[in-house]
Amino acid sequence: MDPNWPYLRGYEAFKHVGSDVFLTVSPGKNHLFVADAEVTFQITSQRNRFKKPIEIYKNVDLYGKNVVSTEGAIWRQHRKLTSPSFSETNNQLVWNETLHQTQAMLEGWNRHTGLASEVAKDTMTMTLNVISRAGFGVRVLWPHEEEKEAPSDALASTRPSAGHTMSYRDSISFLMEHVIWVPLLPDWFRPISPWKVHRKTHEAYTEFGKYMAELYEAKKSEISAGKTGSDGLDLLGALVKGAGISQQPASTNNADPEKNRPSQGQLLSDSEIIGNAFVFLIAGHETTANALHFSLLHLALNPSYQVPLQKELDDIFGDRPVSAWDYEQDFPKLFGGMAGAVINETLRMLPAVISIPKSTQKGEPQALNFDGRQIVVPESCAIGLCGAGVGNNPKYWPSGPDHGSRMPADDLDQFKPARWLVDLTKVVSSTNADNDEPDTEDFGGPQGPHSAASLYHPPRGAFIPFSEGPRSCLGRKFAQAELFAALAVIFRFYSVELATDEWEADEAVNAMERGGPDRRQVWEKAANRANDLLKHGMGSMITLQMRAGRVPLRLVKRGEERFVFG
Ligand code: HEM
Repeated sequence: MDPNWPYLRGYEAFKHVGSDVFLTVSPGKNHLFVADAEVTFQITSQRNRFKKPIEIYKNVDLYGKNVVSTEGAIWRQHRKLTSPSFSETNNQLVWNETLHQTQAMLEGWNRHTGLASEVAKDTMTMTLNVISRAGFGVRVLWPHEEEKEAPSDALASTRPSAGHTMSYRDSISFLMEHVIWVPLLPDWFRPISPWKVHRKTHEAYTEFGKYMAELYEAKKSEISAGKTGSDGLDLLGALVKGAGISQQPASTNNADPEKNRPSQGQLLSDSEIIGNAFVFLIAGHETTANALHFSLLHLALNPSYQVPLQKELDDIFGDRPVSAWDYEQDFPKLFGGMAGAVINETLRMLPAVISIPKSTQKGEPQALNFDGRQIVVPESCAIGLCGAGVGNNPKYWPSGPDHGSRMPADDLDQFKPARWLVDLTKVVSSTNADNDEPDTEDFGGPQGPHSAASLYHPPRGAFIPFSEGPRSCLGRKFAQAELFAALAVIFRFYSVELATDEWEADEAVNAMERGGPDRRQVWEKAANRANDLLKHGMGSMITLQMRAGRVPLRLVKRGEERFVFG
């Protein structure tokens, strides 16, 4: 079975089997796959019966144990101490940094007359820069920014800081791109490997570890001096503050057993603090970059949705300059309108984690209610909660030509943000509405619903891009603040089009009749390629990405769109 089938086949696989839950049996392991909201909800809300298979998360323990890679009482402790870092103060910092970083990204694109030939790469850089600032307090500059202004902070520079062989920026970006080699190869082999990529990954891993230890020391001093930075507390700062950290220096030696033990009065050890800070990077970087990349792509493929989005941005921001855009005032409006619908629709179709893993334990089969009867999940069974399966299950989504009916889904495979903007009074209540009661225990994390009250409200368990229940994503609001701020900056001033350079030169396109058949033909070639890549060129290593090619885009000033068809 292709491991990418939960995305590539989506709900089709369940339709084929004839059930929204099915079990595959093999000598090695049994697997339960789920595209049913009620079953998903039962599994995600009962974390002691359906545990996270933490053995598959060892790879994220590069610098220390953390909230992603632990279970049971240890996870509770991590969750309790890490969740307060994801505060509204931090979301504000995310918002402000994203406004800055998106403008810088667009400046780079405009240097090439609006051509964004590496959208996937640039959105990765953009989100890495945002998390560097909001996670560690370090502002990273784009190369074209550094040409204009000298970096104010040694860590922002392209040159290595004192005592380092690699710059902070290079170490973090190289490590993020090649992180998979760290757990795959033994420590002793990486530095002597005949392959340069292994040696450089080792260097980036060591160097970034040293940078994190230095940042950690700096945070400890700042916090004991009563400082939190002028524009809000970053995640690492909040972690240090919340974990009652003393002034003992942190060890930079990954093998040092002392750093795995918290000192007196300290609630997490040094390595756990750094391990958590690093896991925020891993969990929050690629996921958010992909969501931005895919929403831009879908909007370029569906330009008719850009018009109401831009109209909404005009209404929200009026003639206020970007520097006056305000998280508290503007975020809720974006969350509840077309921007929210665009992001939700992107995540419904392209969930970053294509199969959220859960499991039953040895000797502990578990019962579940499914379709009015009880089913039993065998012991030691792997479980995959299929986001694209349940996200395309016609039981739960307004679909069909009028977006109001619950009749057979004929458009769930299409990008239609309008399905989130249906007249809520006309939507038949969902089969799973009873599950909407809140969890009784508070496990921390972002407050408020996954989607705005003004948008379509699928039953719990039907929309799971951020998972559900006690182990749902801690960075959901961080990601939403970032995604909405980025979309707002881009579409307030520009439209985004498919670049057609590969098929026709700009001059030739400009000479074609506006809205005419020749222009349409050129656009369709680009659209067919993009749609094909979105359907067949995707794969997941850590998160779902476009792997078989790239789709260049072009930024054009509003009103100067080249591909407008009646
Ligand atoms: C669009 C962006 C994002 C998506 C789609 C996403 C998705 C998810 C999903 C599906 C999970 C559950 C994974 C599992 O159970 O195996 C998760 C957990 C988590 N996410 Fe996110 N995430 C996003 C952004 C972020 C950001 C920006 C951060 C931090 C800055 C973050 C931090 C975390 C953490 C710490 C967990 C583990 C929570 C726990 O186990 O208690 N995520 N995320």
